[in-house]
Amino acid sequence: MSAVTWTPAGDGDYQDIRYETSGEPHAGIAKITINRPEVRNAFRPQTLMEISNALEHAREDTSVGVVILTGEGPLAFCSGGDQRVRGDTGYLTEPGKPAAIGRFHVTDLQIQIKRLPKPVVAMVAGYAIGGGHVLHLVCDLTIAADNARFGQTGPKVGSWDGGFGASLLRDLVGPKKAKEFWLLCRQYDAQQALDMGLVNTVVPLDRLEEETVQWCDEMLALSPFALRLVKSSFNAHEDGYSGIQQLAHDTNLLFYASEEAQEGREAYKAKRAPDFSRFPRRP
Ligand SMILES: CC(C)(COP(=O)(O)OP(=O)(O)OC[C@H]1O[C@@H](n2cnc3c(N)ncnc32)[C@H](O)[C@@H]1OP(=O)(O)O)[C@@H](O)C(=O)NCCC(=O)NCCSC(=O)c1cc(O)c2ccccc2c1O
Repeated sequence: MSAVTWTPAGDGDYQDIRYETSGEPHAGIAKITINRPEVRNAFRPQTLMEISNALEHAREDTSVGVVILTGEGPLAFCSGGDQRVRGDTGYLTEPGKPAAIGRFHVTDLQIQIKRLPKPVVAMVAGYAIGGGHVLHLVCDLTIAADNARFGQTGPKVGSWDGGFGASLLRDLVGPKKAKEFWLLCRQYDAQQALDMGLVNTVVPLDRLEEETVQWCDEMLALSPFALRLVKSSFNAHEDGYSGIQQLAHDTNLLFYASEEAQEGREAYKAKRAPDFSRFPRRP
């Protein structure tokens, strides 16, 4: 496969991430890299706000069809919340400030990844641990390097993610195994992760990006709207009413392009009664 050229994109002044888009012949991919290798790519609120901003760019950019989420370097995808800025009320944007009020910025980000109408691929080298493990869970696909290690640490550090960290993990590996993750806080290697259905494939570390880009290229050759509906179809099951809402509104997008929907709009604007008589009552 020919090499990929990555060009900085988005707002450009990110501190904690890199946001890049791919050039020809692999155009159509946006790559978000958590760039805090000194703490195994742990995220602080700033990191999550920047990922969110980059995802919004990827969403609005019609030349982008697929997003890769990854971590800088071979040692970690992400080690979860930066414990140095964890306060008594959540994670802090201004940790030095005595009255700082924390929150969980990751809650909205997890939902944003699931809602993004383009596939998001986790490209995992090294550790995907704690909240970093949940980040790969919410991605649509996971391509793992052979040095990848997966696990939850919550009960070790006085935390847990009972949201997607429990439900999506249970869906992927089954309830007993998911509880094992959380109750024992063990780590699992890439082959174990593949065997339990946690990742899509495992490749040698030096082929990780090449393989991930190949998967992205395959998706980029497919119908973008069909991919969007595939993603929202899974959300409809997983996310309850909000998942159904997403799938339903995606079908509205299609319906708006029809003459039947346009007749309703045009009649309203012309202040006349709509005439739907020429449209079939489908059996
Ligand atoms: C990831 C590791 C297994 C890697 O081990 P390794 O031996 O390779 O490296 P070191 O341990 O020496 O780490 C190098 C360096 O990085 C620092 N570091 C690593 N991870 C973090 C971190 N998460 N926060 C801060 N700093 C980190 C480490 O201290 C070293 O620094 P030096 O200065 O000593 O060089 C191992 O590092 C590890 O186990 N890390 C901790 C993993 C962890 O427990 N993460 C937090 C889990 S809780 C969480 O993520 C979480 C986040 C949320 O936003 C939530 C929201 C809502 C509900 C729940 C949430 C939640 O649980």
